[in-house]
Amino acid sequence: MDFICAGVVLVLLLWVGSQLWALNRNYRAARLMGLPIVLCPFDPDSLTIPSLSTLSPPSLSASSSAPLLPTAAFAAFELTIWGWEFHDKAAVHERLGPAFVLVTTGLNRLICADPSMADAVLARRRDFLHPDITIKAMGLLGPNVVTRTVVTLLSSSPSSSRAPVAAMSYVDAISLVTELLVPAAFIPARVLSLPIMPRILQRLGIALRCLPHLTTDMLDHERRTDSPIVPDAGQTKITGQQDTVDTIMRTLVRLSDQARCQNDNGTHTSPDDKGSKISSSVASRTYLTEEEIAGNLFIFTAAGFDTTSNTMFYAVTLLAAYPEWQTWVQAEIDRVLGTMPESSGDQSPPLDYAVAFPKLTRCLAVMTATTQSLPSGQCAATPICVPAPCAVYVNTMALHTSPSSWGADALVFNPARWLQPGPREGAREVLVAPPRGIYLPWSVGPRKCPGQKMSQVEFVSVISTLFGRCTAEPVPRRGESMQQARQRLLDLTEDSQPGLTLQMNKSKDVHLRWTRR
Ligand code: HEM
Repeated sequence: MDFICAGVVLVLLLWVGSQLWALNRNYRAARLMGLPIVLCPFDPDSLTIPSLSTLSPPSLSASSSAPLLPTAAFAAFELTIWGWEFHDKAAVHERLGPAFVLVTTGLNRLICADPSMADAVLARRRDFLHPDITIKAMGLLGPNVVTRTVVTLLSSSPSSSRAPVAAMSYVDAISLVTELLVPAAFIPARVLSLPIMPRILQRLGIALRCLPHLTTDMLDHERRTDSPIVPDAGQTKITGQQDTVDTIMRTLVRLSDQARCQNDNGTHTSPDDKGSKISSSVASRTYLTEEEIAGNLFIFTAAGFDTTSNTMFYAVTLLAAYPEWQTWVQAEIDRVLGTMPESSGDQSPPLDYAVAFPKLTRCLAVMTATTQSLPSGQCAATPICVPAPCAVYVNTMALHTSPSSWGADALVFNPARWLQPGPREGAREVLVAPPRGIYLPWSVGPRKCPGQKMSQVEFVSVISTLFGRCTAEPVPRRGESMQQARQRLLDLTEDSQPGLTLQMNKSKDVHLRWTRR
């Protein structure tokens, strides 16, 4: 018995010793950076810690009615909770400065809200790489702009026998995979589909098994027919080609097939050349393989869908909570688009994007103000790895809300701060271009979001249509005044948690009444 106890104590001592040794090594490395240091005596990336992150930061803190941790311990622990940046805004940087290092027993974390440092880090894509976990999750369906490497494909996995394709649509499947990206990337589809799994995971399993075939079927359909595809996400009309709908998929397939023909210089290659070719010819070829098309379709749909729709959801909620901003934006919509017919917008001629979009600057300012205070499109901090032992987090939430950059009212939703008078007298207001590094919802440098303009156009078109025709207000609960209902909406937006994108925890409690104008 004594022998067993001694063994347990020895193992424990060895473990504690190894942790202290790692902490000391990382501390010494952090000292070299000359930045403020916060000590965290555990590894926040270990498996047990992320599960703690399901606790909301306020429930752990000393400020809550039943605090689990004393203030000092919470201050260090808080920095390891997933999504802490959203709740903290710029507070930690007000205390510690624009950049500091969280020293852990695993990987140190450099947390940066320094505009020029953020700009420099994001400009060096080759030096600051995404962590392996991101690459694996993003490369779920094939190599793409994010991974830019060859990854193992779902479609080439022996377990992916033909799944029931009709079980769900491509967009539904992508949407589910994006929502549950971590289990999707790390738990095999056949395990997820087991009857003992929760229903949502079983559905995810089906989505994963369907996706390669849904993608292949779409590409086959694309090559077989010239007729327009059933309207779906990401469609645009090509000017001058009557009734021709061009989608990202159609463009990718067409350009890739054209380039493949030129590359092959007459030699026949089946469009179905699988991943085996990727590594051998990747340097010389100028076309995308089937897997790369599939991977890029996935990443564009996943990166573009939630981000934009989420931003719209937050913006609509904020406009319903702030009637003064709603009136402000409606004045512009009425001026630019005229009062829309009462009956049906389907009868009215389509708006000319090139004419309308540049004039709807207030609508765009609503988007910039939303992405400033609620970074609904992206995580509040972007992790990037630098050579061991350090990861860099660009704290966009803090950059967007820093009083030194934005003034004392940095946290106030104020779309007008984003507009300035035009260059000539009487010219329309133009969007403010903030100094480098302080506003990064779409990132900057070589990692900059390729969908920025598309999401802005989508946003302006949806907001101008909705608020041109209707006015939104919250539905008050029993005994609640309109003012209280508006405040409740604002509280709901603040009760959010970043996942892949920021999500309201109680989004189903947002009840709005839409009245025709
Ligand atoms: C409000 C809407 C959006 C926001 C806030 C947003 C934000 C971002 C950010 C911050 C990044 C850089 C991520 C990183 O460095 O890890 C990014 C990348 C990306 N976004 Fe968006 N995005 C939006 C909409 C879209 C749309 C509509 C599309 C597609 C049509 C899209 C496609 C992509 C792709 C493919 C990447 C990866 C680029 C690369 O790594 O080279 N995004 N986005």
